[in-house]
Amino acid sequence: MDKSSRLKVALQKSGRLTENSLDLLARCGLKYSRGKDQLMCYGENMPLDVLFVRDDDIPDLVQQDVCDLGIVGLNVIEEKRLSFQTRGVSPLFEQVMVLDYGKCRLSIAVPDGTEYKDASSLRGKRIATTYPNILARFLRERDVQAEVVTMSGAVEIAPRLGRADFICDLVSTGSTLIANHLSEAETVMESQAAIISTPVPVTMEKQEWIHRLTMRIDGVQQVKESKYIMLHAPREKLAEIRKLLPGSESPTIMPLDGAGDKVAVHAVCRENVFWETLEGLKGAGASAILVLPVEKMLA
Ligand SMILES: Nc1ncnc2c1ncn2[C@@H]1O[C@H](COP(=O)(O)OP(=O)(O)OP(=O)(O)O)[C@@H](O)[C@H]1O
Ligand SMILES: O=P(O)(O)OC[C@H]1O[C@H](OP(=O)(O)OP(=O)(O)O)[C@H](O)[C@@H]1O
Ligand SMILES: [Mg+2]
Repeated sequence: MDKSSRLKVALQKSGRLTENSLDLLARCGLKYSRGKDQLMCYGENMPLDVLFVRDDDIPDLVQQDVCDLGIVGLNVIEEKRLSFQTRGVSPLFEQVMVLDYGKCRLSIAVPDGTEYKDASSLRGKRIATTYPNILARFLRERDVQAEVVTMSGAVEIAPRLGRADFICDLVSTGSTLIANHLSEAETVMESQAAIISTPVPVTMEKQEWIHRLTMRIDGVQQVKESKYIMLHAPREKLAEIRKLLPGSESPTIMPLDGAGDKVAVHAVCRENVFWETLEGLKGAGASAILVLPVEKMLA
């Protein structure tokens, strides 16, 4: 197979999305070897190579067709989209699907003790951010004039350095804000990882692999939380027990040999199964309850 027919996928080299993205590709069946500091690795069993880059560069690499696919946060995708628009370039990369990791939000945060009512509190103030285009749109939509101070990182320190009054940065648990004596005031945008694809038509062969990969990713995401539950139950308790099975479709009900009116219930639950659920099932009359992980699923 010649090199140009191999899919090129851009991933973050080292950061919040790296481990989850590599894990996702591995769960999709990709075998690869990656040396420390290696910027590219070859898929050994799929025509797919991974390039490791700064996350901010991923939309450009995909837009310019250097890579066929990229995995990056919606926050970076949106910032790039708006920056392309500002420069009069149409953003042509396409969002293929969102992924279930990298969940965070872009928020306005204020130094502890500072009053914040709504966006009007930002009027005439300086706001430090790595996302100037998203912030500018947020301010424009609320008719607020403020100064956007663009920084490439360590935004949380800007108020202490006297460079800004407020910040607009990514938050997940909020511990970085707390450590920097800041409080979250308002969400500007919710984010999570997503896959984008090149705007340039790809060969049939590549298209076929993109399709297979997205189907597998779909399957991987579905099984992550899914569990296979097996239990025994008195037939008259079936309706109550079915109600307690989290996110399950039609369960399989089988008679139990020599066990009177007891049946075996097998069901795929598409939500996590907690101890509380098992206790509820037992309370409703279920016994011999087994919960197994689901490894692969193809709808
Ligand atoms: N605390 C968080 N929890 C979950 N996801 C996050 C968190 N912080 C950031 N992210 C998501 O992960 C992406 C990468 O975050 P990271 O902090 O590793 O980026 P970075 O410092 O810009 O890295 P790079 O060196 O690649 O430019 C963010 O753009 C966002 O989508
Ligand atoms: O609300 P929290 O759970 O504290 O997460 C938020 C922090 O996470 C990200 O940075 P990261 O830790 O990835 O490192 P970076 O600043 O070097 O990019 C983000 O830029 C925030 O600083
Ligand atoms: Mg970055």
